[in-house]
Amino acid sequence: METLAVDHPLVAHKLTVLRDAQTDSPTFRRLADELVTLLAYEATRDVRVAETTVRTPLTHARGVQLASPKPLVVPILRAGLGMLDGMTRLLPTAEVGFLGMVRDEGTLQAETYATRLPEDLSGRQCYVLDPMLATGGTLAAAIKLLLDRGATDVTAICLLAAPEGLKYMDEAFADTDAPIRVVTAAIDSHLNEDGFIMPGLGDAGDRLYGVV
Ligand SMILES: O=P(O)(O)OC[C@H]1O[C@H](OP(=O)(O)OP(=O)(O)O)[C@H](O)[C@@H]1O
Ligand SMILES: O=c1cc[nH]c(=O)[nH]1
Ligand SMILES: [Mg+2]
Repeated sequence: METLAVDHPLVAHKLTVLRDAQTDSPTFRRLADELVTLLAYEATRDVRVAETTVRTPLTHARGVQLASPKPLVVPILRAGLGMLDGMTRLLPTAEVGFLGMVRDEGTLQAETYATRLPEDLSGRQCYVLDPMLATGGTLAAAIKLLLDRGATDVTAICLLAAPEGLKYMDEAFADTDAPIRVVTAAIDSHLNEDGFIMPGLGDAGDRLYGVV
C-alpha cells in the first residue's frame, strides 16, 4: 500500500481550522469541501486518460480525456458525504456509489448498513472518501468490498490518518496485487483509548452533521 501525506501550506492551513474545536459546522463543512479538492488533485494523478484531438480556433490540438470505464467515487456515509462535492468538482463525469458504514464505539468494529454500488467493477478505478482513518477497520472493509467486485485500483482520500490504521491497512493488503493508495492531509500521532485520532479533530460525522 502506498501512503501520501500531502505537504502543502494551504492544506495545512485548512486542516488547522478544522481541528479547532471552536470551528462551527457551516465552516467545518466548507473547509472539508475545499480540502478534499486539494487532496483530490494529488489523488487523481494516476487517473486513466485517453488521447483525443480538439479543434482550436486555429488548428487541431492533441489532448486527453478521462478514459472509459469512468472512475467510481465512493463516499462512506455518513462523514464521507461531506467530501463528495469537493471530489466531484474535480471529476464531474465520475460515477458515484455509496457505502453506509458505522463503527461500534465499544468494540471499534465496522458494520455495513447500506451498499449501493455497481455489481461489476471490473477495470474500474475507485476513489473512496472517508475523512477519518482511525483503526483502519472501516476503510479496509470498504476497499475489500470494491476489490471483490473487480476494482483494479483503489485510492482512499482521508483528511486524517492514524499510524495504527495505516499499519492495519498495510497488513490487510500486503498480498493484494491491485494498487491501493491512501492520500491524507496529515498522519497524526496515535489513537487514544477510545479509538479516536490524536490530536485529531474529534468525531468528523458529528462535526459535519451534528450528534446523533
Ligand atoms: O478507522 P475506523 O476505526 O474504522 O474509524 C473510522 C470511521 O469512523 C467514522 O465513522 P463513524 O463510524 O463515526 O460513522 P459516521 O460517519 O456516521 O459518523 C469515520 O468517518 C470512519 O468511517
Ligand atoms: O478520531 C476519530 C476516529 C474515528 N472517527 C472519527 O470521526 N474521529
Ligand atoms: Mg462518526
